[in-house]
Amino acid sequence: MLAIETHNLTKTYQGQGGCQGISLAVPRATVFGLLGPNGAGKSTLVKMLVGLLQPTSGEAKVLGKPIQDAASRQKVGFLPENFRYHDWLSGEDLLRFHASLFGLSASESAGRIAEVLNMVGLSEHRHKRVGNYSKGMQQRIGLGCALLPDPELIFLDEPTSALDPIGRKVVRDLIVSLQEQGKTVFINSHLLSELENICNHIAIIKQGNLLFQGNWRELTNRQVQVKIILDVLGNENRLADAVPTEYQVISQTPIIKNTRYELLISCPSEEDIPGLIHSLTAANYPIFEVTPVTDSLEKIFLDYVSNRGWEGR
Ligand SMILES: Nc1ncnc2c1ncn2[C@@H]1O[C@H](COP(=O)(O)OP(=O)(O)OP(=O)(O)O)[C@@H](O)[C@H]1O
Repeated sequence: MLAIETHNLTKTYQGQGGCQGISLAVPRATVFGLLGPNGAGKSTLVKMLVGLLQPTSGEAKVLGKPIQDAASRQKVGFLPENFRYHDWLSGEDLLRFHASLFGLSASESAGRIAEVLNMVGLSEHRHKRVGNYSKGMQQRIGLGCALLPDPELIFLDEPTSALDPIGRKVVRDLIVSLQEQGKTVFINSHLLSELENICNHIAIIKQGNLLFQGNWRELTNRQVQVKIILDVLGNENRLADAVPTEYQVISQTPIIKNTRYELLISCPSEEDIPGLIHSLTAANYPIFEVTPVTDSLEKIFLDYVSNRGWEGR
């Protein structure tokens, strides 16, 4: 069963904006990244999936249940982007209030609140008023609220935007551990370098339309470049003879003239990198460094949203 499944899901505001005809399949136990420029329709899509907006048309299921059915949200956590919580409550009281909304009994919630405070690193600050929390702490207590029901599926809208580098790492590690427990994490973020480290599956939307969904790493494996630092043994002109014809030397840059060079070579696929190294070592070139150069998530994203698409690169 998929974690999220949508068919032609559409929401427009007086016939404009929103998102149109989104058919999405989010596998379970993945960290799924929803990417798109400002105004692409990401929040609109998430709000429909968590029951905050009624679709104009189309269908969607969350954890196997139609989104119109409140039961679909029983095992769902949600951290909205512009959260504003009851700032007169302490962190612990805020969690207690949310636990009651989730229907947890007093005895269930006591243990769970302590666990969640620990997960988001706020145990020490549990008695402080949320209004006196820093922005990063407020984001972490919001994450705590979303984690309370031990969700199978958790929606995080820009979860690290207010966090310092240490807080970002804590949240990253938390997301990875949720996935390892078999949970699905659906993240809406502009921080592509962060997403790159934790998610394989993505969807890209622009102007309300879905441009791509799937495993972005499979795109980068189609064509790979490799950076090699080697000793040219006093004659860089002979080097090309050692490179088989299925590879293409893109650049050859001296680091130390007549001695050490940096080559950038295009390989048909990642699997062909060992063959290239074998050819160079068979020709007796001492190799000091080999670094595969794959496209970043940012490059893939920019290719899609600038209409170049992937195939047309
Ligand atoms: N309540 C609303 N009334 C009218 N138009 C809206 C409303 N909410 C969103 N829109 C429009 O729908 C489109 C998608 O907005 P949405 O907030 O879903 O985008 P987003 O991808 O989440 O943007 P961002 O990255 O800036 O948060 C935009 O054109 C926006 O102006």
